Amino acid sequence: MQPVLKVQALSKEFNVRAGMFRSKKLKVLSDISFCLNEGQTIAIIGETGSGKSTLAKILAGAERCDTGQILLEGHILEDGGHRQPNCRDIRLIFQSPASSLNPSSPIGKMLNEILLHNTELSHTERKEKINTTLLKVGLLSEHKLYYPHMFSGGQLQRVALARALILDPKVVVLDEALSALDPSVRAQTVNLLLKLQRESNLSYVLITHHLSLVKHMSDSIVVLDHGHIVECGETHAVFADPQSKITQRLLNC
Ligand SMILES: Nc1ncnc2c1ncn2[C@@H]1O[C@H](COP(=O)(O)OP(=O)(O)OP(=O)(O)O)[C@@H](O)[C@H]1O
Repeated sequence: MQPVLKVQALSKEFNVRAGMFRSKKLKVLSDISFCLNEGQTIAIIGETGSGKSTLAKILAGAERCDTGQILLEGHILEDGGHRQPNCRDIRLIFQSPASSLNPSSPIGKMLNEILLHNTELSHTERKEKINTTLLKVGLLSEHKLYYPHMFSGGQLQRVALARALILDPKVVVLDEALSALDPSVRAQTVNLLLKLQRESNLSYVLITHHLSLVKHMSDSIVVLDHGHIVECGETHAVFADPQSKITQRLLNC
């Protein structure tokens, strides 16, 4: 089976200040490779600063890698920092949806703008698509008239999900997307994500510090330490018999 997402030898460094007039290179990701199959979830875990969010941003196109490749269904999406334009197939959801929503725009308008900029759909088709997407994520079609401040935290994360799903992506990157939710809302959101995955064969890259979520949602795990993969494998196998010291420490905490 061809993986939906293939990451090959990805690396990334940032320029950071090293005194008044000097900068130095900080290597944040080194030689990262993994595959994700359609309809599956891969969890990326690691201590703080290990490079998880940088990887999430590179996958979603919000950052460029320095070297390496990202392939989507066998086609090169990014190669050494050069990315195919207008890719809608990988979408990112992060922890605080409110910070990325325009407070003065009803969410229907925001969703309509995404469709206007990325599709050829007619006015009627866009309205239809907005309604079906809101229903898909457990919101109501009336919610398109609501402003961001009128939603609860859990509902806002559903708005973020609607924004990600409205372009029918193949992969959704969840970067601590469930962390700020209280446990019961988090459980409902997890169930929604799993339902959407079953219905649409979506693939998820799950970045989280919550090991219970990793265990419950993921098929495989990649463990990062200082930008290097120190362990990867099927979730049940890694939990049953973690090989690296870092994984043992992460799973014991
Ligand atoms: N734009 C940037 N410029 C310089 N350094 C950066 C930049 N973004 C991230 N870094 C550095 O890269 C390293 C990895 O950061 P990243 O946010 O990817 O880690 P993380 O594993 O997601 O951490 P956390 O679990 O705390 O969110 C950190 O040392 C961070 O300071």
